[in-house]
Amino acid sequence: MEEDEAGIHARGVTRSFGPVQALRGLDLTVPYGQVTALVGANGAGKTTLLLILATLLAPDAGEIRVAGYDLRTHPREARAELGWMPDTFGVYDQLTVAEYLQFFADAYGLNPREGGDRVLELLTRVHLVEMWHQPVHVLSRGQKQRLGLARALVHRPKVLLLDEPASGLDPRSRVELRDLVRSLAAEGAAVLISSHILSELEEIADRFVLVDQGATAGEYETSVLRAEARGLWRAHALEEEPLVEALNSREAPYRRQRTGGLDIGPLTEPEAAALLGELVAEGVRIFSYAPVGGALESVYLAMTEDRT
Ligand SMILES: Nc1ncnc2c1ncn2[C@@H]1O[C@H](COP(=O)(O)OP(=O)(O)OP(=O)(O)O)[C@@H](O)[C@H]1O
Repeated sequence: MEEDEAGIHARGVTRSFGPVQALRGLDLTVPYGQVTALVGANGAGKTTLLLILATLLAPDAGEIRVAGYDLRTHPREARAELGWMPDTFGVYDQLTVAEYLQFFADAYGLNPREGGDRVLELLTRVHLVEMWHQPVHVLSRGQKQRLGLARALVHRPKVLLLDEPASGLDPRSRVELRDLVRSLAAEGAAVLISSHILSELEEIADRFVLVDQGATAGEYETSVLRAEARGLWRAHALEEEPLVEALNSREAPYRRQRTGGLDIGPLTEPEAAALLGELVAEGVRIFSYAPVGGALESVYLAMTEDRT
């Protein structure tokens, strides 16, 4: 992909905090019109990267372009194209919901008329329009999250950075967030979203970037992951060795899961049923046997299996 075709293009990003190397040469591309998910274990470096992309933290080294602007030479221009929703953010409690958004519309230089229309449009979009005259401090955590998202969108950014946007949201709000993020990507935005809720990311993201110990460990298309996980069956037995022996004797493909159990396959449903019958007949004490649900979770666990 050409650099300027992507909303974010980062190469060789490093950042240390004293002796801790939080990022060790990380590469990332976030295309326009797609949702890219950033996944990785606690401490992998995701927040550090997002802070750097949001121009709130300087990298030690690396080349980063946001909306085509080099962050070293054109941070202001990049910032004007960037919407940033941190995982926790302060709100100005004494302001009303509408005043809060208006404040950011003014800060981004929207003219008062345009700003007023934009505030109403965004409040409608994040389902807070009935709360417009309420002071921000009365909002629930989930409502504050939605206000934070509206704030990130005020200036119609081309590039969106969302750090754990679903935390604190109830199930309905999560579905709404998912639909909203998808619609922003459909309108052309480059969206980068960091979260630990893999099953949810799977429904929202087109691509995944796995970060491990400050570097990119893999990039995956969601559709490819889904196809890979199709036909896998997760089996748990009271004693694992007889199960492993039975699978080896049949040369059936399987992969051990870090969380316990084996992923067997790919197998069709009739093949899986036949195998289960044989295993039980041979005395393997299987207590759970089901299709693998989360494609991303399965790949993520396999990728991080060797972690010490
Ligand atoms: N301001 C700081 N001072 C010192 N060390 C820091 C600082 N910020 C981050 N680190 C360290 O850098 C590493 C990466 O942290 P970071 O917060 O980026 O990880 P993360 O992937 O966002 O983790 P989590 O999923 O837990 O939020 C960690 O080892 C962390 O302790």
